[in-house]
Amino acid sequence: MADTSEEQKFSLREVLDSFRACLSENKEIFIEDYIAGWRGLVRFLNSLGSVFSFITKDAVAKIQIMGNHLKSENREHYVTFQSMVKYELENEQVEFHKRGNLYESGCRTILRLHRGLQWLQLFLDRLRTSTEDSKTSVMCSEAYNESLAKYHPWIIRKAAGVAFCALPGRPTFFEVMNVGTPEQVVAMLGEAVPLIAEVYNITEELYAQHNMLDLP
Ligand SMILES: CCCCCCCCCCCCC/C=C/[C@@H](O)[C@H](COP(=O)(O)O)NC(=O)CCCCCCCCCCCCCCC
Repeated sequence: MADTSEEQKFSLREVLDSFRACLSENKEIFIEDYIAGWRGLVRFLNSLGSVFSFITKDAVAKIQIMGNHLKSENREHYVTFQSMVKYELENEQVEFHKRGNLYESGCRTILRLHRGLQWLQLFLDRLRTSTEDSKTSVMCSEAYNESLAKYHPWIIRKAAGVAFCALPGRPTFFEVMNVGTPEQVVAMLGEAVPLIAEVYNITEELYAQHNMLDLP
């Protein structure tokens, strides 16, 4: 009998494959693969316990919004970030000043995940260069303070800080990544960090070009 829990098990390799697949030859970003990468990350966070559910809930909501765009009658425009930006701007689907009815626009939704990706890049890089006695909670909060925290109100920052203290230690963390020995994990992180940085930088540039880095 197939073991479904096994099938659903997180593997950093899988997440990495999705983020690799999301990059097209001419440096566009495929939404479907990017979202698949996020689904994998959420699975990872879920496997760490329910303290993180307020984080996964928000990520899942955003993944769902993008899933709806991918299935909508306008799906032909939601192939890459570039085609989405063009379509939503041309059709006035993006709010620049105040959050209103268009709050489910693809552009603002991806921007939230994009900021999360910066956290991931910083965190994985710390993990890659960490030593056996490094604390995951410290690495996580440092990465958070350098990225997402700037966009979050006090109450969310506080809740995030509490959740970080519940993170398992480095050995468990490495195990849950499901990659192999610590050396193999570090090697894979060495692949993951530049890849995630590339996806991040392309998105950042695209959003900067269109003055969309502060969408409400
Ligand atoms: C492994 C530890 C994971 C720690 C994750 C660090 C990120 C902490 C983020 C706290 C977010 C709290 C939830 C609420 C967020 C929203 O208010 C806020 C604004 O949304 P709105 O403009 O629609 O209102 N949303 C966001 O900023 C989006 C944040 C999405 C972050 C998701 C981070 C998931 C990280 C996945 C971890 C996987 C680790 C993998 C390691 C191999």
